[in-house]
Amino acid sequence: MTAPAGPSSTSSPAIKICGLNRPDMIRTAIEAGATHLGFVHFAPSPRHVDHADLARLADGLPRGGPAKVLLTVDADWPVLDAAVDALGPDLLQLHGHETPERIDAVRSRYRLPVIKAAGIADAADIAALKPLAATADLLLLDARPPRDATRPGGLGQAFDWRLLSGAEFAAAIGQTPWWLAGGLTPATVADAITRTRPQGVDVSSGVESAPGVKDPAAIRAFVSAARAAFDLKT
Ligand SMILES: O=C(O)c1ccccc1NCC(=O)[C@H](O)[C@H](O)COP(=O)(O)O
Repeated sequence: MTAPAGPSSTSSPAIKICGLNRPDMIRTAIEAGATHLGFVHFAPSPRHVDHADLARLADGLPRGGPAKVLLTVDADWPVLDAAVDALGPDLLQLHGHETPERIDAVRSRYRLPVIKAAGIADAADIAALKPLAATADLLLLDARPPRDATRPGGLGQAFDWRLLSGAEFAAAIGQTPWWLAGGLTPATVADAITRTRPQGVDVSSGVESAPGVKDPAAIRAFVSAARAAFDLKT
């Protein structure tokens, strides 16, 4: 699947700040040079943004700025329809147990590129990427959440990046672009990029002072470190 160039492009280095829920933090992320802004629409999350706030936050965004990513978890059509309508996203991030068939259906319904998040803890998770990589426009590789987790992401947990260096990973991912997530911080993101060579990085907890509360200094430090590691002009 090849997405068009522009805000929904999946081909240039990406730095996504996820779990944004306040205009001032959005401004900080944009000024720092983030390429993607993530909005979580999942009620159990401390970063949940409801329909009214999705619309308000979208209204305040500059034209031609970073891409808006709507994150949902196993959402049904009415929930997705309302959230897409409120935010007007450029990309959709599916962070639950969505199947390849569901990914296709979501892409067709909204005519938007689909990012599929996949939890990684061991080699079996790498093998399981193949059908998702064959369908999604982009994969977001995150730590597999513990069984008793109350949400499937935004947990600040890293996984073993060595799983991304073998032939098994290359075979499973094919040509599909992928972003690295899971426990990244301003201190680790450059090393993560150098070691794993993703097309993008994604952070939430690592730029927060408490769950759901973004830290502007940490956002700036994260984006600056990631831009330098990707060799993006400042
Ligand atoms: O942020 C949440 O609360 C959340 C809830 C449900 C599904 C996904 C969620 N967040 C995903 C992300 O913020 C990131 O895409 C990714 O998981 C990295 O998060 P972190 O390890 O906290 O940096």
